[in-house]
Amino acid sequence: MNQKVFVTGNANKLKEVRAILSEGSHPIEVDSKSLDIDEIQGSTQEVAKAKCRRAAEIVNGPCITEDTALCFEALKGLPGPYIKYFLAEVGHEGLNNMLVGFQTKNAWALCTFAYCAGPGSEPILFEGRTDGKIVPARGPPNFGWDPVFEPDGTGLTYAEMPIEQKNKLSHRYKALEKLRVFLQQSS
Ligand SMILES: O=c1nc[nH]c2c1ncn2[C@H]1C[C@H](O)[C@@H](COP(=O)(O)OP(=O)(O)OP(=O)(O)O)O1
Ligand SMILES: [Mg+2]
Repeated sequence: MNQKVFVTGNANKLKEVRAILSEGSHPIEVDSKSLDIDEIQGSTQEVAKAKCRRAAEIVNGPCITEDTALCFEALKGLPGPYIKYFLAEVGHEGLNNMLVGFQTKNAWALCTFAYCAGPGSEPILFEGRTDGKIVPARGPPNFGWDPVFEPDGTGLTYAEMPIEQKNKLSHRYKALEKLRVFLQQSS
């Protein structure tokens, strides 16, 4: 069995990561460390790499981190990696209001896992993207912006879906499938 340290301060992320990686014929177990690591400004890739480098220094060993961005087409990909702060300040309704006056409500959820072999190593990235649109909140407000993101072709927001359904089409699932292949090849 493959054991890895996933560094995150977000319990919901950890729950989904564990559920997704435990599926299939080669389950992967993750240890977790709850650290809130400073996040820089930049592209999603720059933000993801910097966070993972810092996490590897703090844990002084190999580690995995994850960054989630929510990108609005009308805003050329913003809020992107800064969604956490937008969500905290303006809430679900505010995210919808940011798109008033724009025709397109299209958006994509982008998940970037980073793996760093240890302090000083260059992180490797694994990205997953799910396209959809921003809608007025529907479903239980249990996890971040889940109620306002409706993936294409489902008619349901992430929040309205059974977790098994989200975990088969989500940005996180798609990125984890790539990370899974990498971890299996390198173990
Ligand atoms: O599937 C998701 N469905 C809905 N909301 C989500 C999802 N995944 C992340 N989120 C939220 C959490 C945070 O408000 C922001 C990402 O910020 P992000 O820095 O990546 O997460 P975080 O600071 O909570 O945890 P971490 O310690 O791993 O950085 O989007
Ligand atoms: Mg964070």
